[in-house]
Amino acid sequence: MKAIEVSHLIKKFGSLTALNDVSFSVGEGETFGFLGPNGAGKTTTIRILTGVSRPTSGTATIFGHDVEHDTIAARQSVGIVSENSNVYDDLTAWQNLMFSAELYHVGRKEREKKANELLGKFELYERRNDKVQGFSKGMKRRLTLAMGVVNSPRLIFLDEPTSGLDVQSNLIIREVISSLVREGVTVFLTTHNIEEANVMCDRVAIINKGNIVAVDTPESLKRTIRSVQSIEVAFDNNSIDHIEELSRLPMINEVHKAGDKFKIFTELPSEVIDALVAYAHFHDLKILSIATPGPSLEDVFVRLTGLQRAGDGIHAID
Ligand SMILES: Nc1ncnc2c1ncn2[C@@H]1O[C@H](COP(=O)(O)OP(=O)(O)OP(=O)(O)O)[C@@H](O)[C@H]1O
Repeated sequence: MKAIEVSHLIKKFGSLTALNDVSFSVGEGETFGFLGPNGAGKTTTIRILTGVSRPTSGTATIFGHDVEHDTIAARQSVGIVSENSNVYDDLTAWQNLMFSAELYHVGRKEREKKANELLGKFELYERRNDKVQGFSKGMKRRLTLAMGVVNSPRLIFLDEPTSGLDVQSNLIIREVISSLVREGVTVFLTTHNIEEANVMCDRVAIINKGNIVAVDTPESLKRTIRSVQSIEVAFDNNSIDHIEELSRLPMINEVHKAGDKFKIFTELPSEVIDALVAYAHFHDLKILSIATPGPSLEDVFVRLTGLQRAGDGIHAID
């Protein structure tokens, strides 16, 4: 049985179509990434799957239970960790965990055992009796995640689990998610962070403006996009406007600067390498390094969603 089965989901807010005929499924034990820019429909999808919001049309099931008509059963084996911390600042970490466990109807003995185990796992045990108001953002996020899994769910929804966190919290959270996955838990995570999706997910759905534009493994997504093959080249002299000059060469689709290198997109990498050697010779340049790393998941994402690069970030065209 599938952990999640979504079929032809449509969600409208007035005249705005937030989800436009979205279908996908997630197998049990899978780590599934939902990747998309702001406003793509990620949170709307999670809200429908967790029974908080109703779809305009279409269906969704969690372990075979319809989320709209059989909400309690669908919610039973689910943990939810939202981006905005739902911890209570004037309670201690321990009290927050107890409160969350009570909401999930976890029995008293089991509650305490689980809380001790989670506090250790999330490196919060020493601070268990401190009020949360003194916690850093990363500690709060770790506690939120612990609260979301206190009922030992078979499926967890994570909305942007590591956004805005320091490196240490980020690593702890990723490690804890990986250990849940090893225990057989299914993970559905939304993220803007392409690298996070690449390292953590078995499969990734790319969603843009309410439409699923691709669902596949990170590796296949990279392989199938032939037109985003890339070459990275560095020259010993950057006094020439290489972006301008290289863009004029035939067979080159796009050029941008990445640190001290130039990243060139082409469908014909070996021909372009020959052309780069000739270019260097013509301008009396030395090629310091040249590599064909292949498309990154970010390249695929940019291509599929029609987003544009600006500096190191990604920005929507409109
Ligand atoms: N309650 C609501 N009323 C009206 N419009 C809404 C509501 N909730 C979401 N939307 C709109 O639906 C679209 C999808 O929003 P959603 O929050 O699902 O995007 P998202 O992919 O989670 O974005 P982000 O990464 O910024 O959280 C957006 O255009 C948003 O403005």
